[in-house]
Amino acid sequence: MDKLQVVGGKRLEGEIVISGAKNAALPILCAGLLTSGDLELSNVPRLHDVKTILKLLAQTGLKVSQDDERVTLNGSAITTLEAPYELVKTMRASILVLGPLLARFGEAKVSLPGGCAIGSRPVDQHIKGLQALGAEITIEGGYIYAKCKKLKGARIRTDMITVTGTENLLMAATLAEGETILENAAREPEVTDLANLLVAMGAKIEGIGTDRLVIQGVAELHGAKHAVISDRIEAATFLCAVAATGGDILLKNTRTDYFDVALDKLREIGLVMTMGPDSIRAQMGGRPKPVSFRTTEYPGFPTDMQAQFMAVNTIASGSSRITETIFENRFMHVQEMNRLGAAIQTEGNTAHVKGVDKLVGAPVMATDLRASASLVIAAMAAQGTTIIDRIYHLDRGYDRMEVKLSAVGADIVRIK
Ligand SMILES: CC(=O)N[C@H]1[C@@H](OP(=O)(O)OP(=O)(O)OC[C@H]2O[C@@H](n3ccc(=O)[nH]c3=O)[C@H](O)[C@@H]2O)O[C@H](CO)[C@@H](O)[C@@H]1O
Ligand SMILES: C=C(OP(=O)(O)O)C(=O)O
Repeated sequence: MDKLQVVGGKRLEGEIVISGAKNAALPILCAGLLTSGDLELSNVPRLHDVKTILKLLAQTGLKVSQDDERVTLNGSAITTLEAPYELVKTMRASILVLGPLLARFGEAKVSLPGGCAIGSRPVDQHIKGLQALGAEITIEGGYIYAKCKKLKGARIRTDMITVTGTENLLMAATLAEGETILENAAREPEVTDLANLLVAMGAKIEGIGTDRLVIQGVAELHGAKHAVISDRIEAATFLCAVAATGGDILLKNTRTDYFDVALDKLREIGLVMTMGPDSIRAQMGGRPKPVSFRTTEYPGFPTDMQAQFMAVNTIASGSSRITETIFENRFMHVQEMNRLGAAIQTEGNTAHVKGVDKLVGAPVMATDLRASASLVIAAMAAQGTTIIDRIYHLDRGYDRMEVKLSAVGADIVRIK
């Protein structure tokens, strides 16, 4: 199993090119199931999760051709309407094939994803929404069996804001008969990117970017060309890295208009940022200032950045309070950071972080994707050597993070 060895205390300087967004690429690739035409996608990140979804899509009979960050899909010969447990258990986003398969073929069998390291993560709202569109759904042997003659538009209000739930229902509604209204819809930029792609495929969607999506179903969708938006979470992770280590980096291929309150918090920490049309220059000198926050849906503070900001707070010049409101178990990194000398105590869904003068390297274990990224940041800020185990989590969602970081001066190597 691969590990990362990090020797801390190095200042970061240079350029990093940000990859396409994992959370936009995954639903967009699943949209290939909605059409018999060619979907020509660019800026698709080189991630383990992308490999998994492409494997799953290929199993359905979808034709996949890939040339680095360009992927072309053709759904004219789909024969298998199934997502098996073996693949779904390694990546929850596999549930995103359910809406498209059902809407286009009237049938789907998709494994229930189950819980994961950060929470129980049910998919009841995906099911409730598809039932409202007229699907008959049964659960048996750990699988969702969904059937319908033709989905019919409906007004759906999910109990909570769900990102992949909104995406699944949006994709299903594009081919339903009549009008669907999705209320309480997620507004994440990745949902908007999917909606823009669907419009390019011939879908009729109003309210894109808002919490009320109105979809007029069409008989069929056609092929399209689309560039996946760049990854705001990857970009913000590198900004946290420079905030923790000090330095001067230029992020390229990043947008500046879709960031959430995370950027304001980085300014509060003391990071100086200069925005270009598709770049961010970030400069940091001195010790970070502590920042308190609570995670919420977009445009609030993203849960996918909570761990990385905690890493910066561990060495800040004071105390902070972090409240996680999206997932019930997203503090697994706390004990690992404390192994590096951090002073963090949790109380329910709140972590109290007392900034310490220094962290010291130690062996630690990655428990999930963003926890892994936070340990890389903490290790880069620590004195001495840290070995991070189980970095397969990191490879799910970051494109060669250690290569990008060592190119800007970090001492970080992968140990096979
Ligand atoms: C591939 C992808 O895009 N993943 C992102 C997506 O995950 P994902 O779409 O799985 O997260 P959701 O937005 O659905 O989850 C939000 C909350 O709603 C709950 N819930 C959700 C659906 C449901 O049917 N029932 C239910 O109870 C979840 O357990 C969680 O507590 O949004 C999360 C929240 O921004 C991010 O952390 C993930 O990186
Ligand atoms: C939680 C995440 O992803 P997923 O929903 O794919 O598990 C994440 O990207 O931080």
